[in-house]
Amino acid sequence: MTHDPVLPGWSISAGAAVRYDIVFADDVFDTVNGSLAALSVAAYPATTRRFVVVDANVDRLHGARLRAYLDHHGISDDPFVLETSEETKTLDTVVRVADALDAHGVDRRQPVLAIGGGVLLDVVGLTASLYRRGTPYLRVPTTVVGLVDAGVGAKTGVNHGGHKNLFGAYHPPVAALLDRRLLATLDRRHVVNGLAEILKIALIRDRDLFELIAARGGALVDERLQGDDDLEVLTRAVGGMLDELRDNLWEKRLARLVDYGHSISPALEMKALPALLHGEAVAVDMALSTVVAARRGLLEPRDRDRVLDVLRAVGLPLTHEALDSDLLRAGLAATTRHRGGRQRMPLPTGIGSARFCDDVTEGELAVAAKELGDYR
Ligand SMILES: NC(=O)c1ccc[n+]([C@@H]2O[C@H](COP(=O)([O-])OP(=O)(O)OC[C@H]3O[C@@H](n4cnc5c(N)ncnc54)[C@H](O)[C@@H]3O)[C@@H](O)[C@H]2O)c1
Ligand SMILES: O=C(CO)[C@@H](O)[C@H](O)[C@H](O)[C@H](O)COP(=O)(O)O
Ligand SMILES: [Zn+2]
Repeated sequence: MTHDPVLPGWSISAGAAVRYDIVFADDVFDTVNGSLAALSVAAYPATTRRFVVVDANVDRLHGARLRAYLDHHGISDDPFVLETSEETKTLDTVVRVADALDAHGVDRRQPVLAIGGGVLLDVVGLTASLYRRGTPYLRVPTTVVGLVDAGVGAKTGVNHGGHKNLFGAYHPPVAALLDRRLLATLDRRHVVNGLAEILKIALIRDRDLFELIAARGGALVDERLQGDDDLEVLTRAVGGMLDELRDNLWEKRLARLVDYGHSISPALEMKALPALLHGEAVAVDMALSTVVAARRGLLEPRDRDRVLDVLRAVGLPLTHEALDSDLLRAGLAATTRHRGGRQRMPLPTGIGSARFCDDVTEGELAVAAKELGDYR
């Protein structure tokens, strides 16, 4: 510490060790499955009452079994049902949830149960980080994005002022239960949307995962990842994401391979709202990066074509009408600012590997966007 030696001063340091459990569960709302109850009570044995926030569509489809489960295990009163969308992923919704927590008399050691997709998990996670300066919560992700990404990391956040995730906090859960059965009711488009985040992991570090998806193709979507081999797709995606996060959870290093597909996509997603889902924007960004990498000689043309063909085969977009030079320029500038003044843009060097570049130009991206518009 440097300070005026004549004046008093102190240095304080306190570890903030964190540990949270991520476990796959089979039929988490089956009353005989004690996982959710056990993890919830283990976190706060003082009472078994819990404040539950559940996504409105999830409540419509799974609410009867959820309520029977909560009643059977005496976990909670009636769940708080939250309509979710990217447009309502805002501070206003955080305040609404916090007011409900307060009205329910939740104290800061009583874990909240968050049951929904990435939007609900981001909103409830941020609310939990703010409510009484930090309240524990458990996640039950119910979408592909939730199971492989939003449900397993430390990040929470909401959009503001046209910026994606401008407000947020690192607030990992006490635990996350990943039940792929819940995906069986997911709309086809949202399954495809989640495959973008799985392909992100495959393309930066796991060629075998890419080949698994390539081999299953559209059947993976038709069967909502319920196939015998599909658990491996999910476990490789989760394991790969956690390997990327575990030693940089607070993002002290801003060069992050999991930022692949997330350089232009935040600006694109916000500009195209509500037409483009998060994963769809990520897919467009990955397609752009793939073409830029091939044009730079970092990626073989045959691998470029394989990546684009698999993105398309599972139903993901390669481009979007909102991609224009203004957006490319604004997106590059916003991302460079977000990453400490350097682009740190992951570009693929093969299927399963990537490197960081700081010098990708708006012109390169514009040429890549044109090439993608003409792609077979
Ligand atoms: N915190 C993170 O690290 C992180 C990581 C990746 C993405 N995200 C965020 O996640 C969000 C996208 O998440 P998403 O793709 O899950 O979208 P989402 O939460 O909007 O859910 C998609 C739709 O599916 C419905 N739904 C949810 N579960 C269902 C089920 N089991 N059956 C039927 N319908 C169901 C929802 O009501 C919604 O209409 C974005 O805001 C993105 O920024 C966060
Ligand atoms: O979308 C997200 C997190 O929001 C993840 O899928 C992704 O891997 C990375 O965490 C993002 O690249 C980081 O973006 P941001 O949340 O910091 O804006
Ligand atoms: Zn993402």
